[in-house]
Amino acid sequence: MKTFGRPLLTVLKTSGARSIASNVPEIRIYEVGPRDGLQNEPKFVPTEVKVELIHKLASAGLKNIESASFVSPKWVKQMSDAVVVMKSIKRESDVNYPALVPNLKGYETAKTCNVEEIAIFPAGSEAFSQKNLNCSVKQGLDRFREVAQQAVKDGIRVRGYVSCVLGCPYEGPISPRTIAKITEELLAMGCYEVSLGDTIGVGTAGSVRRLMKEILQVAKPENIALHFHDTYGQGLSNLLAGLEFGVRTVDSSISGLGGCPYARGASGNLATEDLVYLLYGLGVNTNVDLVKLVEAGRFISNFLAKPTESKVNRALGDRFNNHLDVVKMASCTAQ
Ligand SMILES: CC(C)(COP(=O)([O-])OP(=O)([O-])OC[C@H]1O[C@@H](n2cnc3c(N)ncnc32)[C@H](O)[C@@H]1OP(=O)([O-])[O-])[C@@H](O)C(=O)NCCC(=O)NCCSC(=O)C[C@@](C)(O)CC(=O)[O-]
Repeated sequence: MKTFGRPLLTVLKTSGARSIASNVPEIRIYEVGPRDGLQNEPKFVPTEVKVELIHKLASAGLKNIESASFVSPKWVKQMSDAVVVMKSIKRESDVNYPALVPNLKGYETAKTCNVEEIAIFPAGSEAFSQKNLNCSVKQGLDRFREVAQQAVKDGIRVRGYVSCVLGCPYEGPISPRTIAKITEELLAMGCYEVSLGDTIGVGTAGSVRRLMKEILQVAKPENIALHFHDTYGQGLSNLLAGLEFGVRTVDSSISGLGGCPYARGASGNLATEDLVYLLYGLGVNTNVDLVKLVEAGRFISNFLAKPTESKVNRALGDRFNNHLDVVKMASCTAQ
């Protein structure tokens, strides 16, 4: 893979990304399984299962786990136990447990749970904004600005999402310029990072490149994250296309769970197991134990009584019980 004439790994190694060990570059994985992964599940997942999943993800080595959503329970019943989830997690000191917040009401509730980071989520399309937030894009931004300003004042980190960055289920293609403008607004209101959401997974490496060129007119790559749904099987190639531009934070969901109840046709996110396997193959340090991750994926898939959407999880079967063996195999396949 060439990037501006250089192999991807060379770009990763020379990009200034922090490394943990032996000069290996680091990618920050932002796990969304307990929130994006579960919010679309039709049957209510008991609070203790959600909490156990979060503990398993932390024990696999994930450091950013979006754990709940303080949206209206009338809109997303699955997330109605957000307070109990957040209060029940045994928090590890080096793990970040952000939560989604749609308005000041949700923010005030989140604060009672001592959240250290919230995520706000305007849309890139008018129609989706109406369906998902019951307001226009501009009204949504105004509402989120109030939340972000209050959070910054309170010393709570704010992450922004933009939904439908590569296409809207109701409007079709969305202009990269529109997404760049919203990204710029989110950064200006205090977001430390903006996650670009391909909510319905229609993007390709080509559309990701076109979007990234526009985004980098208004943002630095270190303030951008990539959030791909894998509806058309493009998640990993889209991710590689984004990494070529220097982005170092990637969202993914355990077992490939995910979807938005208000985005017709949205399916699961890029699976965390598949992402970690790819990164091992690229020699990128993740500090995540893939065997434990696979176990976490099986735990939640078994609970939901559905097959995992992660190809790596399926392929590994019971062949490995030591993550170093998996790392070796992933590294071999990359040569
Ligand atoms: C924004 C609203 C609230 C507007 O919804 P609304 O109906 O316009 O709001 P409202 O202010 O008129 O309130 C309606 C009722 O909800 C209550 N309410 C209002 N707010 C809250 C709150 N925070 N917590 C608890 N309750 C709340 C409020 O008190 C009231 O209760 P009532 O008086 O009727 O008894 C609603 O549209 C909403 O919650 N939307 C969220 C939908 C959602 O969660 N979608 C999925 C997440 S987005 C996503 O997945 C995409 C992403 C981020 O992953 C990126 C990607 O994949 O690309």
